[in-house]
Amino acid sequence: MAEIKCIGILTSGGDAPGMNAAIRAVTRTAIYNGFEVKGIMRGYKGLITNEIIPFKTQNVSNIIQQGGTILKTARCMEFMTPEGRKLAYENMTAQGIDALVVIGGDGSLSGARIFASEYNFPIVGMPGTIDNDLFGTDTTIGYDTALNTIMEAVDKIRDTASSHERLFFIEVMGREAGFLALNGAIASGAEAAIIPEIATEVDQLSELIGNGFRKSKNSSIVLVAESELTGGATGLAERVKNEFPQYDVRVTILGHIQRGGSPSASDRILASRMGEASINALLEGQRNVMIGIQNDELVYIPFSKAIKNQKPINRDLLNTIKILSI
Ligand SMILES: Nc1ncnc2c1ncn2[C@@H]1O[C@H](COP(=O)(O)OP(=O)(O)OP(=O)(O)O)[C@@H](O)[C@H]1O
Ligand SMILES: O=P(O)(O)OC[C@H]1O[C@](O)(CO)[C@@H](O)[C@@H]1O
Ligand SMILES: [Mg+2]
Repeated sequence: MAEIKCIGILTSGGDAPGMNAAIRAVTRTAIYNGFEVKGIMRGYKGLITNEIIPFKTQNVSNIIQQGGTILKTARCMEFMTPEGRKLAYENMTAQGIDALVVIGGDGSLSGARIFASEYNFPIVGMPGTIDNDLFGTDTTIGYDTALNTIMEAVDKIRDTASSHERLFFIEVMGREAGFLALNGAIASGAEAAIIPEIATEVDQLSELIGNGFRKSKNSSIVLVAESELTGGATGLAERVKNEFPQYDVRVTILGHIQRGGSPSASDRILASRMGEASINALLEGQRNVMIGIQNDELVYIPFSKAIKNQKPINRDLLNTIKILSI
């Protein structure tokens, strides 16, 4: 295997708080170990358009506390084609990059996997997404901060929900995964979470209302994971208006507020540890793995496993919400 001298780093897919802490950790660990570092702008798009800049330790000063990503990010359709990836490979090698660290979600790591196998190129991935939908890691970079943002928003909505004695459906992100809804509901003391993972098994709305979810309360907060499977907050509110008109129902869609903000301590620590681990992985000769964390231990997960397996959700937590909201 050719010796690695220069490492390229990029962020891809939706931004996530903690990506900057990850960029900082990768850059500094690489430089500490004698590598050259190049920052690739706008994810895979920057490989295709050749927006690649040398990175020194100063390039990553004063960013650990910043949300977003200083490298910018993008969803790049051209990289989904063999022609786009060929151009990316040619630019990257012309720039002297001989290994890549990719920070992003399941899509970004799917791209990394294909790229690595097409060109026999060393890539290490880091799970950077608020969705927490990567298998093999207990959490992803950005998830904890997004959960905290959700919790703070729901705390505020609860004030008005209880004053007006209303039923609120609050829609949170997560793509096709219910982690943000489920744990956001526990953290904010919501009465229920409606998640895609069980949407085809039970009618969660009927079950909730049928169980008399309002025995002791005049207002309720239900967190809904965005997904066609749940119907989203708007779909559920429509159903309530038709099927249970006794409730005064309102909808809040939290939206992109969930992706912003200064990363929590937990995300900064996770990103810093994973960033260091990504360079250690390359030094150890690891290729085409995602850095994961399991029971506070850093682990290497082959891309194929991280992407292909659906990360299981802890269904017991639904019962926890039910018990704690009587
Ligand atoms: N099958 C694929 N082949 C090649 N590239 C891909 C593939 N899937 C995704 N990508 C690349 O990764 C980019 C990001 O993917 P995606 O939009 O799914 O976000 P993500 O990485 O899952 O992050 P998040 O879900 O947090 O937004 C895509 O725009 C594309 O450039
Ligand atoms: O910002 P965009 O491109 O609209 O993407 C929104 C999606 O990205 C995420 O925020 C991160 O994957 C999802 O939760 C959401 O569905
Ligand atoms: Mg994704």
